[in-house]
Amino acid sequence: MKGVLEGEESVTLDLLRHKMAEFAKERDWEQFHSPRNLLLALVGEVGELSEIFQWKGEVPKGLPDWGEEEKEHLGEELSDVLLYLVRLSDICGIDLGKAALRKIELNALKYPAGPCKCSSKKHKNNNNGKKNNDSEG
Ligand SMILES: Nc1ccn([C@H]2C[C@H](O)[C@@H](COP(=O)(O)OP(=O)(O)OP(=O)(O)O)O2)c(=O)n1
Repeated sequence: MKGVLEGEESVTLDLLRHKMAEFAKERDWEQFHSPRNLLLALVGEVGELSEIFQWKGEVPKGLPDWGEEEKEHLGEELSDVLLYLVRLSDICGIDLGKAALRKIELNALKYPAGPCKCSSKKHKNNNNGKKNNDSEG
């Protein structure tokens, strides 16, 4: 099988969207890729991803103590989550890249860098990032 990693292509959300659409079409699986089915599949994969971290306690960034096989498995489960999310967005007619960029802009307005620096408290009642004691983020 010719893999994408062999080519010069950069990986974009649109490339993944296109490849997932092609994958479903070639198998006549479009009938199964309904919004609800894809959402349930996505949640199932999030569960499989969670299992990898389950009972391990906190792990250091970069996962320095993990073996190659474990990291490869992690990559596979992260990919399943991403691929179902991309496919779900496509089927729902959402441009995920644009929606995510817009959401980052909204997040920045909600949590201005200055007042929110070093505080992970959850935003409450649009107080322009001022610290409050309602909840920890
Ligand atoms: N109806 C389907 C079934 C699978 N896939 C694709 C998207 C996912 O990337 C991957 C999921 O495949 P599996 O359901 O076999 O899940 P896993 O790869 O996690 O295997 P397992 O659940 O056996 O650990 O295949 C898909 O698009 N549509």
